[in-house]
Amino acid sequence: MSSKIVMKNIFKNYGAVQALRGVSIDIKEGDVHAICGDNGAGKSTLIKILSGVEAPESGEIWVNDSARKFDSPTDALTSGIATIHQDLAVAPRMSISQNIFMGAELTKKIFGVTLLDKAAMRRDALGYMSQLNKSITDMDTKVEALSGGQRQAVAICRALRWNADIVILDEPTAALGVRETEQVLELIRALKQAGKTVILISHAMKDVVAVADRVSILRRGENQIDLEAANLTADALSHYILSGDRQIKAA
Ligand SMILES: Nc1ncnc2c1ncn2[C@@H]1O[C@H](COP(=O)(O)OP(=O)(O)OP(=O)(O)O)[C@@H](O)[C@H]1O
Repeated sequence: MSSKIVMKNIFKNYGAVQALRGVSIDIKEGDVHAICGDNGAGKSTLIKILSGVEAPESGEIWVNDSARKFDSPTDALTSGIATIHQDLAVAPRMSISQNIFMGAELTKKIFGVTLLDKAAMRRDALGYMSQLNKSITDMDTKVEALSGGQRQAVAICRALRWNADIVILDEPTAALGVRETEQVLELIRALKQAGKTVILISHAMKDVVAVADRVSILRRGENQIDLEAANLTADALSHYILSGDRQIKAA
């Protein structure tokens, strides 16, 4: 499988704190790749660098085999990388389609006057949504009426609308109950089905082993270990994170 994203030897300091000390990561196209690690391991910092929010001191980022330098989140988005933060950044009072097209509304011209093309936005929004969750069909529904899992779907549709083919999900199930968590895991599976590459940051070991293809564990700003997720249990994953073990144990 070809590499979608390669980060090489990334260093990042915050003042005297060395948040990342030579982290490297290879994310294969079409994989759900989880990044795990204890508090302070450097997960958020790595994602901030990949999403153009922070610049590294040194190191390389390659996307689709070309070297990239991100000076802003827009640069990362232009490279096909969309990040969905825990707060989702959805506007509750606005409809699903308004949220999906926020900042990139479709327009039409009638007698030389530019108007919002609400019908086209509704239609396209439904197209994106049907890839993820076929039970959400009314794109005029206000987001405040949706569950946490459904809101996540709206935020992901916005990423699809920007043509992102790499979706970063930062702790997507942290605030959710059991049923909603299952919905989000279904969304992740649907993204993979649609050919997207997914990067999942999570402390929820059960969720990670349920959907991930590979897991990279960071520890104190360094790579600890990379694991295939097939046959990996939540207990084994917790063990690696807690012990700092760098050797792969037989399942
Ligand atoms: N803006 C900042 N200023 C100073 N130190 C920071 C800043 N952001 C992160 N750090 C430090 O960098 C290190 C890595 O933090 P980071 O948030 O990347 O870890 P994490 O793995 O995401 O942790 P968590 O699971 O708790 O979110 C920590 O020691 C943290 O205190």
